[in-house]
Amino acid sequence: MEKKQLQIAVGIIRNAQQEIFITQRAANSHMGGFWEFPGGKLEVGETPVEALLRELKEEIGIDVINSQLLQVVEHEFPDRKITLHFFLVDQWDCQPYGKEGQSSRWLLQKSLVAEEFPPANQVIVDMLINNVI
Ligand SMILES: Nc1nc2c([nH]c(=O)n2[C@@H]2O[C@H](COP(=O)(O)OP(=O)(O)OP(=O)(O)O)[C@@H](O)[C@H]2O)c(=O)[nH]1
Ligand SMILES: [Mg+2]
Repeated sequence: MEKKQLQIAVGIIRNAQQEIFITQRAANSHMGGFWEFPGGKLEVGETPVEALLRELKEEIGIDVINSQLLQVVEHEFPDRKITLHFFLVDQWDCQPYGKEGQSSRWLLQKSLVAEEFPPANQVIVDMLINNVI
């Protein structure tokens, strides 16, 4: 059977104190229990930035005002191939919260722990920890 191919848009939401808002994936989902940057799959006909705006409204209740694409990463799992579009979000309206009941926290970017994120996030998390972005 052909592998599922998924396009994903996620937001690295960073405030003026260099803290990042992260959420925990539901136990029963793919990569359940890992921490993530909020976001999700592109719908048919959607661009990555359109999906980012929709997903961040749905999952954490914010309206993105400013974002920039940082990196596009491909990752292959045994059952799926994903392309992740990582956006830095540095301006938004409303306070982010776990709108779908997911745990969430603000964490200094240098205090992120790469192993707590899915494998496709390793490079970008390392860059955040090392202040490259
Ligand atoms: N949101 C998000 N997904 C990630 C990250 N890293 C990573 O490998 N993924 C993977 O990307 C895929 C898409 O994620 P998702 O479950 O958030 O998609 P979604 O919000 O559209 O969910 P849904 O299918 O419940 O509607 C999953 O296979 C997930 O494991 C990340 O930092 N954030
Ligand atoms: Mg999601």
